[in-house]
Amino acid sequence: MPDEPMDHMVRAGAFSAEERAAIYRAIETRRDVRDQFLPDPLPDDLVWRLLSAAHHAPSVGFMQPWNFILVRDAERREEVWRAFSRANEEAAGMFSGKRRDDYRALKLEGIRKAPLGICVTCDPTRGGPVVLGRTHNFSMDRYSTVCAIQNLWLAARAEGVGVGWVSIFHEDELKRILAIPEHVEVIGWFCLGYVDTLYGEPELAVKGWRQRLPLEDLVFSETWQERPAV
Ligand SMILES: Cc1cc2c(cc1C)N(C[C@H](O)[C@H](O)[C@H](O)COP(=O)(O)O)c1[nH]c(=O)[nH]c(=O)c1N2
Repeated sequence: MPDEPMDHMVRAGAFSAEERAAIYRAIETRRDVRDQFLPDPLPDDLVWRLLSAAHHAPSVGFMQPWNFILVRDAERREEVWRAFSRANEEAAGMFSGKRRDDYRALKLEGIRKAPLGICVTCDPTRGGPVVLGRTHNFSMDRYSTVCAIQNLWLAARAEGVGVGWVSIFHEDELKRILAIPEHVEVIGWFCLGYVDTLYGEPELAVKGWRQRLPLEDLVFSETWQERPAV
């Protein structure tokens, strides 16, 4: 492998206070959006910036296993929504009693309302049969793709674009509708559109489904057995 000349290096160090505040603001105010989408189409250059943010994500062995299928066609989105709807009915049946009623009352997608759908996929063959860093855990390609999704989600927040992740599907149905090759895995369907309001807290918390856990309960020190002294 070639030497690493110093002229490949760039200055590092902390961002300015203002830049840091912007990063944390994007992280803390990012929301999963289901219903607040405005109908205006997203300009191509904006969509490209979001995809470029995704494409700058880390990936195992620099595998870049992702693809992005942009779906604007209303009829195709309608077909995707029908696939969601069937799966969502099955999902409701997995809860019982009041929880089932509460589940049914939640809106869990914006497939038809959002002007743009993006199906994000993961191609496990992208880096060849042996991928640096994936040798002992094959799921690393999926984790890499999720890193790309989070980049897109945060960039979208900064651009005033809402993103909603929809995972309530039989994967085979999405693959059929979108003509995705057999060996490629669907990671998620994403609803995108401009928003001018967002929930201040996760919608599932606001609606009483589940609350944010205290961070202190999730942190250990050294081993699973010890709590940090905070
Ligand atoms: C892997 C994965 C899959 C899904 C989600 C997220 C992730 C990470 N979320 C969104 C999820 O409900 C949401 O992120 C949490 O409720 C927290 O809310 P905020 O994202 O902070 O607004 C989600 N939301 C939804 O309405 N329908 C869905 O099918 C899914 N699926």
